[in-house]
Amino acid sequence: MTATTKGLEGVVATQSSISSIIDDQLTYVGYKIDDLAKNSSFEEVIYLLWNQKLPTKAELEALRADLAANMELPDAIIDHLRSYDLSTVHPMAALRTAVSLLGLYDEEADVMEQEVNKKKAVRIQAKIATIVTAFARIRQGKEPIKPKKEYSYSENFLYMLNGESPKDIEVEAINKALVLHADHELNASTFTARVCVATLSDIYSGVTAAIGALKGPLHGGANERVMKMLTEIGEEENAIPYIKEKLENKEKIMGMGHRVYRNGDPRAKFLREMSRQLTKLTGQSKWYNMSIKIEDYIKEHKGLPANVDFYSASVYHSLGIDHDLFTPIFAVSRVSGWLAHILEQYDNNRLIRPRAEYTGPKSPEYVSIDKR
Ligand SMILES: CC(=O)SCCNC(=O)CCNC(=O)[C@H](O)C(C)(C)COP(=O)(O)OP(=O)(O)OC[C@H]1O[C@@H](n2cnc3c(N)ncnc32)[C@H](O)[C@@H]1OP(=O)(O)O
Ligand SMILES: O=C([O-])CC(=O)C(=O)O
Repeated sequence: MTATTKGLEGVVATQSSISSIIDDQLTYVGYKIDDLAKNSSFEEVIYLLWNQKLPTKAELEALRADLAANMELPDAIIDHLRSYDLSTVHPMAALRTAVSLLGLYDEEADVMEQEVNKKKAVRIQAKIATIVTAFARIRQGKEPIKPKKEYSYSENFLYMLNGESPKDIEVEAINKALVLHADHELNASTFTARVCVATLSDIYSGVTAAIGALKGPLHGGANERVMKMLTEIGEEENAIPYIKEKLENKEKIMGMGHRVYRNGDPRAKFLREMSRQLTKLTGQSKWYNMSIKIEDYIKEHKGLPANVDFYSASVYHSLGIDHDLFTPIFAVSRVSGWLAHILEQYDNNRLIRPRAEYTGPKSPEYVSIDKR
């Protein structure tokens, strides 16, 4: 057996043609994230990840229409969301359960043909936005909003969340955030999805498992905690004393550090700029200024870069989004990557089953229960 590596750092666990990070550059199917963030719609990125090529105009419009047409939820899912204890249930837990439940209402959930799996991918991608927004509205005592067939994915997300036609700047911000979060090689939640479906379990199980992994604070759950931290800091002048104290207590600073990027996350600059613009627009530049101070301090004193979760917090906050919806929004984007990886895994499957190096006691003598 080969030596163990804690956290599987540096271990190459599979081959994939979906995304890669080489020399601190993120690419989707070879296309640079910088080009995609500047030019692409989220639907275009979904198409790219699922088909490994950029769509033509007609292919893009067909996917947009297909997604919009599949966004409505079965009534049973809405009723189920209403049945949760809305004062305590975290939206990520609600999302995990609702996606699992969605599988029960898909007659083809266990059909394993790849063409059928591709159709299920559209259904899941479409409905996940509706689950997040319906849950958000139901817990505010409001009715869920039905999607508009003519809207883009980002427009529908904001429309179903807020119940009004979104402004261009909001659509642009959400679209860019969805593009930037869509895929990231073999991150923890994507790996979870692949491990799950490599047993030839169904696509709903794979996505449900991935949502569970994304929820944790060391992964997607960090963005909500970044905003909690900024709120606790409150004012710019408190930022450095707060961070110093956390570091002295050996606490981690959320949104900082990354397993793969040691020199900087190529997505952070886009979110940083969006944060600057949106916080200025809402008269709340203090969130951006505070974030800059923290980023500079951590870079200088710990050598750690801001990751994708750091500036997404002040971006979503500026859009008026509840803080506990930040990680569900990450899921709405990353599900596109999970689905691409699930389809790729099915295409060339082998059970994923590594070994463990045993460190427990060796050959203890068995003592009968009455003598213990
Ligand atoms: C979308 C995403 O999932 S991006 C990541 C989101 N997660 C976060 O933002 C949570 C905060 N960050 C972290 O916990 C880590 O940086 C991770 C989980 C992202 C990466 O972890 P790893 O590659 O395992 O690094 P690891 O935790 O071993 O840290 C290495 C060293 O840097 C320190 N370090 C890493 N991140 C941080 C941080 N955010 N704050 C303070 N110190 C940190 C560790 O304490 C450790 O120090 P030590 O060697 O003195 O013990
Ligand atoms: O890749 C990782 O380890 C974390 C992740 O999902 C990302 O940065 O988008």
